[in-house]
Amino acid sequence: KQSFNRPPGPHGLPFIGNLHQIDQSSIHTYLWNLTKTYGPIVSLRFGFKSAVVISSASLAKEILHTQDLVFCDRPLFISQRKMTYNGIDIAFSPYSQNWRDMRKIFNLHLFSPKRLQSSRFIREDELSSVIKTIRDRALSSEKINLSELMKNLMNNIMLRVCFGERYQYVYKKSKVFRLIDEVQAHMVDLYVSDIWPGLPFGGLVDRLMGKMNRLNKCYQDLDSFFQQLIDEHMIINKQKHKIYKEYENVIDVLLQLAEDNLFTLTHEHIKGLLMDILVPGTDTVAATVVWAMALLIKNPKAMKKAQEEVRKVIGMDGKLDEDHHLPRLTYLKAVIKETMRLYPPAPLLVPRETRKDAIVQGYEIKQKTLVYVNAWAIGRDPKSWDKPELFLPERFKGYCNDFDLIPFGAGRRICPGMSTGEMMVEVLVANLLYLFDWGLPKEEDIDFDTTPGITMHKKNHLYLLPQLYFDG
Ligand code: HEM
Repeated sequence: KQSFNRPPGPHGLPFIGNLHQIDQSSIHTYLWNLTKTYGPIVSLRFGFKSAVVISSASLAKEILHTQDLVFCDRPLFISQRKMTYNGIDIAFSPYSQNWRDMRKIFNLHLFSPKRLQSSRFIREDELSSVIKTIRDRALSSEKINLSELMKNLMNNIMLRVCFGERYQYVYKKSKVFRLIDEVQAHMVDLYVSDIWPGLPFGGLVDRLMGKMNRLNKCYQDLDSFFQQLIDEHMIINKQKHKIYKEYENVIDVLLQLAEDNLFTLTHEHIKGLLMDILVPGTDTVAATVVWAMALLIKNPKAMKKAQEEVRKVIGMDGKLDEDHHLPRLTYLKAVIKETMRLYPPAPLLVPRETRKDAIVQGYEIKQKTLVYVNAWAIGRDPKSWDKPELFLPERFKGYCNDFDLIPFGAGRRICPGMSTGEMMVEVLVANLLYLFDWGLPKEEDIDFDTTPGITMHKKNHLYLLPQLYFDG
């Protein structure tokens, strides 16, 4: 029996709540459909955990801006707790001094504009080897698997940014890539003890199902990878003393900060931060590039306009220059915004949790309620967007209402990798459009099916046929 005025939502069963009703293959569209019956704020229950889903720009503003201070915790489920060293990273840290310090380190020391400048050669180097692969395929009229190329490229870039190239001496590259995939899968896995906290024998059931073993194994592999790299870098840094280094990778910067004692920065903090770069920083960018290219192929007029812009701006310079060319690629930026409106890489953002009781639109929301903001639904809401089903980058001319488009979240917890992520997507798409013309391999069509998981990928890999346009 309800003793308080909770938001409307489908009736659940005793004990399991709404768990049995949820379509796991596409949670964001299932939740979007619920808004047609219940409106933009919906209540659900997953076992003993209450949840609220927000699906309009005005309510997103209420949650992520006006009442952000109440809504800025994260739930910390078993797998996330394990993988983030008890939530001492950024993404899963409770709202606290630790979280503030970690974000400060990230913004000032790891991904500041200066750092991004100095890691530019890594992006250029890795990208040039992908371009070479595409060029070879173009010359022999072979198709490429863009999904795979972009995923590997982002892994290569971020691993080098974090560790330099030597990480491959610790584990083979393919093993590290597999490990990152595994961590991503674990991050969204729910346990009996997450859904029914306090239930006697919950932990035992989780152990009997073998899930804890798999989680522990993945954690140990990753922890040992990080630890070996930390140890190795400590030895190398001692030998080098204060010799000027052209590019210090993330692990060196963090070890130096730890030595300077400006922050509490144990090895576990360092590993948590590395996790925050390798897990949310790779797939999100790769997925966005793939969605953008799929949408452009389906919308040849937009493709032509974007290519003309890129080719005009870069012109005969022969190569994209991040500083000089990117600010002038306004149509390309609109293409990427429009891509993220229709296919936000994190369609439900990253779940929040209430720090205390709150009232939203007259409804009561209790402390420790899970809060999902459905960026997918907001991006397709006719109240926010004219003809939302159409891919129309032109709609961003002079556009300004922030909460209609929130692929990076908003408020205190807004993605700290936003400018890095946007810049990387722009660089990758601009290069693909500048150097090649694109078509579909014979008999292939493009679908827009999505995967479930921490990042929403295009379910079926995107195969494209490149044709060399500019051989710089
Ligand atoms: C296209 C690229 C990206 C997208 C769409 C994206 C999206 C998001 C979203 C939706 C959130 C949750 C925000 C909220 O709760 O309001 C988030 C958080 C986060 N992202 Fe990103 N992200 C991207 C790239 C990156 C990159 C490149 C990095 C790291 C280098 C990164 C690191 C993080 C971290 C550490 C958090 C947790 C922030 C916190 O809890 O305070 N992201 N991201």
